[in-house]
Amino acid sequence: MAFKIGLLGLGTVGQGTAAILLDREGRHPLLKEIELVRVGVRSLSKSRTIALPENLLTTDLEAIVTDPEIDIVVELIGGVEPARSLILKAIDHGKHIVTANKALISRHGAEIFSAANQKGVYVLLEAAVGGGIPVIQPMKECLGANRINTVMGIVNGTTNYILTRMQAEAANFDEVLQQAQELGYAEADPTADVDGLDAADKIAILASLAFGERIKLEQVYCEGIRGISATDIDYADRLGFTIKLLAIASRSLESDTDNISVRVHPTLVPKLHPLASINGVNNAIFIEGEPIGQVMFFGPGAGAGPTASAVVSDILNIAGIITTTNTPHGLAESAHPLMTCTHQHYCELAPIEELITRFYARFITRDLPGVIGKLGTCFGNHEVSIESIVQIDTHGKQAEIVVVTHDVREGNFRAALDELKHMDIVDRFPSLLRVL
Ligand SMILES: NC(=O)C1=CN([C@@H]2O[C@H](COP(=O)(O)OP(=O)(O)OC[C@H]3O[C@@H](n4cnc5c(N)ncnc54)[C@H](OP(=O)(O)O)[C@@H]3O)[C@@H](O)[C@H]2O)C=CC1
Ligand SMILES: N[C@@H](CC=O)C(=O)O
Ligand code: NA
Repeated sequence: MAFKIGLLGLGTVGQGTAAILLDREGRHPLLKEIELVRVGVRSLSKSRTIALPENLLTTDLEAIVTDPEIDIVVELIGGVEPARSLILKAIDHGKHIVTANKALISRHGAEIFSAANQKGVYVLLEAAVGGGIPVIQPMKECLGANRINTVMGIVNGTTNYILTRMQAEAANFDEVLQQAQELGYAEADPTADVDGLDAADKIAILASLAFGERIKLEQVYCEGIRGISATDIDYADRLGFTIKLLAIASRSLESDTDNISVRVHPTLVPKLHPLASINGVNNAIFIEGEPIGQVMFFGPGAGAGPTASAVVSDILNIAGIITTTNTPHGLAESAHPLMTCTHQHYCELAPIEELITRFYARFITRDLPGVIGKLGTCFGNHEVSIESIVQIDTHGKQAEIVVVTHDVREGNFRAALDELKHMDIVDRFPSLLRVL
């Protein structure tokens, strides 16, 4: 066979990938040229859902990335180390890389792509964002003619699965999270999903592709879904919204300098918006560009089969390019410009205080005449314009008031909240969510 694959990791995605590579019938004919020759794991005795040919498994991952026979190293172990060192060593030994590791690429992409460019090898990562949804290669190739100003979407399957079940059947957060783990959707440490960090990794990668600049992950604003309560789900529903964890990268071309904002937070999405109906483990990435207008990519965002579909498509892309450019396997002499990453500069992201957005806020106040007026006056003093303000409920001497604003500057909204915090009519504001 022509192309030899060394696979690092045989967990959810590794097993899905091996299953495709070992069952080629009816798929693309080029798969017949691809052979899985080594598989690196941590434990040889662990039970697997897949039966591998004998002698493929090893715990010596260094031996895989330095094996002169191997053309493509597929990294599916996850996390930063040892994935980073193994990938760098594989590149140094002239291997092409396929990875699903968004945590690694969002933190060390610059180092990895620089090493790969120097060595003339490809690093492809279709599985890292949107699981099985083709979005990275389409952004690089099919949308290359566009000036992209917004990439926005649901990019974490676990949290979308949790929110969907909480909204549809009032399911308990911890139980649904456990089911997402059993289904293989969650990260090894599900904190990355629940706290929005996985979505932040993914939107940093998409923003970099969209705007052609590197993103400093620490500047990406990030809030997860732990604070979403059944009360907010109910109020949002009554107001015509669905709550989704959105990852949003936008660029305003109106100012002299590009104003780029990259953020992840739970958002009230109007029920008629296409992203409101993306449910369960599905993801969707909505892109606005000039001249294309709006385009949306939709499909399964996590799980063994869908993610493996993206991994194997990258392997096929590399095999296809090498076959047609006729270069020796490990070293492409002139890299395909639509499959490499050549970004050089980091961009500065706008601080969250500068964001212009709508807000939903829920207040617990004293149930007295004039409270709504006082809230309205305070917001007005900070140039926060209110779209609706309603007293939804009373509990004894307390009232529950929900405010939805028009587009406001986040810094102004927070200044109003700071002032309200010190008023004796306001007991607390348990929820503060942005509205699309
Ligand atoms: N699960 C999903 O739906 C998706 C996952 N991804 C990404 O794919 C990657 C893999 O995820 P997933 O398959 O879920 O992870 P799993 O935890 O299911 O699998 C990880 C695999 O890597 C092996 N491994 C981990 N650390 C080491 C180590 N130090 N040395 C040797 N082997 C090691 C494990 O070995 P052993 O089995 O022996 O313990 C296991 O086989 C991650 O980067 C993840 O973010 C991307 C999209 C979707
Ligand atoms: N844990 C991730 C897996 C895919 O990237 C998710 O839930 O989306
Ligand atoms: Na993808």
